[in-house]
Amino acid sequence: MILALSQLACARGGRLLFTHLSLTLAAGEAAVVTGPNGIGKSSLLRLAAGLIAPFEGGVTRSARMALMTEDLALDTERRLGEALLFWARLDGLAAAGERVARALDTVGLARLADVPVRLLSTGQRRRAGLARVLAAEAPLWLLDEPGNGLDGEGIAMLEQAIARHREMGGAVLLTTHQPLAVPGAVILPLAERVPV
Ligand SMILES: Nc1ncnc2c1ncn2[C@@H]1O[C@H](COP(=O)(O)OP(=O)(O)OP(=O)(O)O)[C@@H](O)[C@H]1O
Repeated sequence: MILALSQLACARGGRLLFTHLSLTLAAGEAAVVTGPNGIGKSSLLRLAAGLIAPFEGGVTRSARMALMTEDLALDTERRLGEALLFWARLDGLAAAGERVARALDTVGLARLADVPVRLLSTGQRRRAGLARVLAAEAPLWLLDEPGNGLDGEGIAMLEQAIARHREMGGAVLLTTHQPLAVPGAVILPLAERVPV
């Protein structure tokens, strides 16, 4: 088991968003969280990441995680390659430079490694966020709307990256508004967990 969510209830701003949410993800497994704006999808990812505490229930992670949110988490003044290297070095794994180069290649940004992050387009920023996740080589991926802003080729690249991560024994929890091909994923419609 890489991630276990047990009977989670989430409250934000004094309001109960969802209750009784349980999920386990083992190696190779994926779950897709769906639901309308404001239902609590990002909040669920933050709970899974340990960034906020559950109102009830528990979260167990047995492996390192990589979290991708709307916030790019890259220093906008640095060149893209250097900004990614900063994070890749933090995880303490070997060969940070090679991992970053591979990740940039996978997301199609290799030729922009020397461009400052602030100059990237919306879709390029999203690809850069995915490169940060790829370079972390963490077993657990938590991806909040990873397809936002990506073109058709970018979506295909994202789908392939997720499939490859699962093949290598990783697990993925993601939220999305758009259709994403994640074969065999558990679908979690949050609307069914809203307390009445
Ligand atoms: N820090 C916070 N304090 C209080 N309320 C919050 C906070 N963060 C989020 N909320 C509220 O929690 C609810 C769920 O927000 P969340 O971002 O999880 O929804 P979402 O399903 O991801 O929405 P979207 O599809 O628009 O991204 C919203 O009503 C939001 O206003």
